[in-house]
Amino acid sequence: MPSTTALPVLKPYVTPAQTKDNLDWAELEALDISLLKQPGGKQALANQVLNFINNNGFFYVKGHGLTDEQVNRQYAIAQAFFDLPLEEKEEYACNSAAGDFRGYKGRSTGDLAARDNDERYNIPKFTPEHERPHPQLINQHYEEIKEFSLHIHNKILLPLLRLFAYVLEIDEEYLVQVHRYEEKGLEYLRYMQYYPRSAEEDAKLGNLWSKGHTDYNTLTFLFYQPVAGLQVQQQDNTWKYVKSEPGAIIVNIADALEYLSGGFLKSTVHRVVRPPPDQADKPRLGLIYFARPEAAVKMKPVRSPLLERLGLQVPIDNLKALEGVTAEEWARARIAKDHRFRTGVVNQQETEILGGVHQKYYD
Ligand SMILES: O=C(O)CCC(=O)C(=O)O
Ligand SMILES: [Fe+2]
Repeated sequence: MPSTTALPVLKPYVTPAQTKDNLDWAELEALDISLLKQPGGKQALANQVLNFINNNGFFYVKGHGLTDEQVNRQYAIAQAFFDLPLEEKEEYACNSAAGDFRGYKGRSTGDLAARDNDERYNIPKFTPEHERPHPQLINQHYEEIKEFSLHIHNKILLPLLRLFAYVLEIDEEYLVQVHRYEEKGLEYLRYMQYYPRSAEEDAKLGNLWSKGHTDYNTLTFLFYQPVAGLQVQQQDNTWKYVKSEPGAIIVNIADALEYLSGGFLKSTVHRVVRPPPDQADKPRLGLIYFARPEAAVKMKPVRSPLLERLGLQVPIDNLKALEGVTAEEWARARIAKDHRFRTGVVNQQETEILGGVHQKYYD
């Protein structure tokens, strides 16, 4: 019999309890993507998308095929990763100064601590482009992390992109063709951990754990995390909490998809605030997948019969200015900009990302 090397046992991840606070939750639609396999399912989902997508780029995905057990295993690996000694994590530091988020990002310290209070480990696509050293803990769970990531790309991202293309009345493979897994591109799975601060410290920072922003990728997938804090900006500029529901993934549309879809799919502003009192005293883990277009894809709005009928086809100035910019250039510019603020190279958030194009929002 072949010898089997037993993996070290991971400390089980204990899912935190939902808050008892009565928060002002956003009303979000849930897309059950298992319906795509049933007759009439695609049209039913497309009708649902058409009803909400022009107001709000946040929604739930259900029927995605990942079990709670698989999600909790990823949280257990994330938890074990953040428990590693700081020196070990720092050996895998990302080069965010150059706009490259692969690997570890630590917390800022000293006077800069207020600007950045979370740790991240970004695990890129499992392709030759991204072969790189990882801590032993990650290597030991490599196949499991790969399977989880590939499921998100192939079984969740691609069906959603086909659905959106169907809604836009364009070739159903149009968006899929610019998200080929084997091609170059900085898509990644992120383990994330925020650290609690005292109520006094948080109050000085407006109770913000992460300032209002849009994401710069295609779609962001946020796995079940009942520690409340994520908020989405409404059309009237007010904020509502996004409730994490067991078994559901929270999905948000990000910049690249807004540009590719001619502004129809809205990259939606969100932030993270100090959790309610019954949840504020513990670290908050995050398990997030950031899907991205291939590196060389230009942010050129698609021509869509739907947008033409709606009179939305003419790109707004912002979209026009980005036509020659690749998805990779946009993401790198935003990552490097965040790096400069976080590390104190500049003391004001720079709002211009690339020649003449400004970030939509930042508070
Ligand atoms: O932690 C969260 O719930 C959201 C994180 C987020 O917005 C981000 O990392 O871009
Ligand atoms: Fe975000």
